[in-house]
Amino acid sequence: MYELNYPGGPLKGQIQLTGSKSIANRALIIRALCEQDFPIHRLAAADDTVRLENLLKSEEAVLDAGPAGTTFRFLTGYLSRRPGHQILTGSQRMKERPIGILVDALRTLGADIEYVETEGYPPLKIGFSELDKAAELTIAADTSSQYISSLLMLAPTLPNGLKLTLEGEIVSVPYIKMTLSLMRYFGVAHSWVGQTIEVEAQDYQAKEFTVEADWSAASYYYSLAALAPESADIQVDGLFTDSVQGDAVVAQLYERFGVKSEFNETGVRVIKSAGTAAPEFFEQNFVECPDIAQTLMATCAGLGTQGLFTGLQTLFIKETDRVGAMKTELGKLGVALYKIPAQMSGKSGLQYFGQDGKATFTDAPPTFATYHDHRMAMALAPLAVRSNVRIESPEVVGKSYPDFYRDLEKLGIEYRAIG
Ligand SMILES: O=C(O)C1=C[C@@H](OP(=O)(O)O)[C@@H](O)[C@H](O)C1
Ligand SMILES: C=C(OP(=O)(O)O)C(=O)O
Repeated sequence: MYELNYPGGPLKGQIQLTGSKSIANRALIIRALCEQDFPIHRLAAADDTVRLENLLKSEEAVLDAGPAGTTFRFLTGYLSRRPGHQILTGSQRMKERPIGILVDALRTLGADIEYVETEGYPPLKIGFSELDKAAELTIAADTSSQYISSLLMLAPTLPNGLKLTLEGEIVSVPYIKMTLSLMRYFGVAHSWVGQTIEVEAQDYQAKEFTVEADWSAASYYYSLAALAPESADIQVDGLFTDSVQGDAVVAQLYERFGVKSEFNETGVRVIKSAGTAAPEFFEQNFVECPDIAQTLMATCAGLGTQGLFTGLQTLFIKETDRVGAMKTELGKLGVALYKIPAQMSGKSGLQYFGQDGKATFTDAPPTFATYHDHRMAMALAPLAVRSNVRIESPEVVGKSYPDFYRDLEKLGIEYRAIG
């Protein structure tokens, strides 16, 4: 367990932000599907990326994706067309994260995939197929965009390409756009009309590539700035306005908390003046940026800003049930997170969650559990600028951001192992 402590004063410093694991994992799959090799610079240090890189090289009969969702989902597609038989497995939590929608889609194309334990869930036994039984598919888009990204990256390598029709509400749309944007960078064209994306059979073109810094990780610095009791001035290097990441929206969201972004040559200066008042109310739909929902919940809790959140439906099947986990952890600070009954939330058809209260700290620092979820640790850590906090199993951050605590230290936030 770590205890985080901030001695006080203006929050200042500079960090070189870690690379985006979402971008890195797409670049790795595209490179594996490309006839020629190419260099990928600033490949993310994230465990999920290291894992994918190693598994793509592995000849082992059993490939273990651990807790890495994109690694598992992208490999499910990729291995369906790679000669040989492998078992693709993962952590206990991965075995609870659904995969049936992607398996059904791949089976329609001709894939040889069997469930090893429970129907609809990892692990999977994956054999080889040309995937030439169909060139058109309809896929449910309301559960995870990663299934769609997995199919799209494979699409140009299929004998007849792929026409993919997305059914229902499309969740995490910016991640689908990120996939198509990287495919375009590597020479693959597509069309997207209405709910249908079409990719003709074509070759990926090898091209040197540099991974952008991670906007999801940047959210923790915006939260730190918003929560800082005095002023904040944090230079976060590696970030640019022109990003393929949907989570870049974080810069706009934090404007509502009086946190400004000044883009410069090396990245962005995240600034807040002393005496900035916290907003009374913050409402946001997170369906396009699910990974920063926990960050905003923790910010609102620390400032006593009342929250109204929608678009959280995918949070229940991520590294943990993130809504349940945040409810429990914020509850330790006297902050309530609750589902608003449908009849009270109007006729929009959206599920609303409310958050009320301001974090109260006593002399004994709160101990936050992390539920095998990197984002639980990283979202709650910024509360340390208000009062000392303890984080159980702090190493969970390795999934996307192994240097997280060392970077916090550069801003004067100390951490020490206890217990
Ligand atoms: O494609 C990606 O890189 C990701 C897509 C999102 O998942 P869902 O599409 O399952 O919401 C996101 O939460 C995840 O962290 C990364
Ligand atoms: C949901 C996440 O990752 P994945 O689905 O790839 O495990 C995440 O990084 O927040």
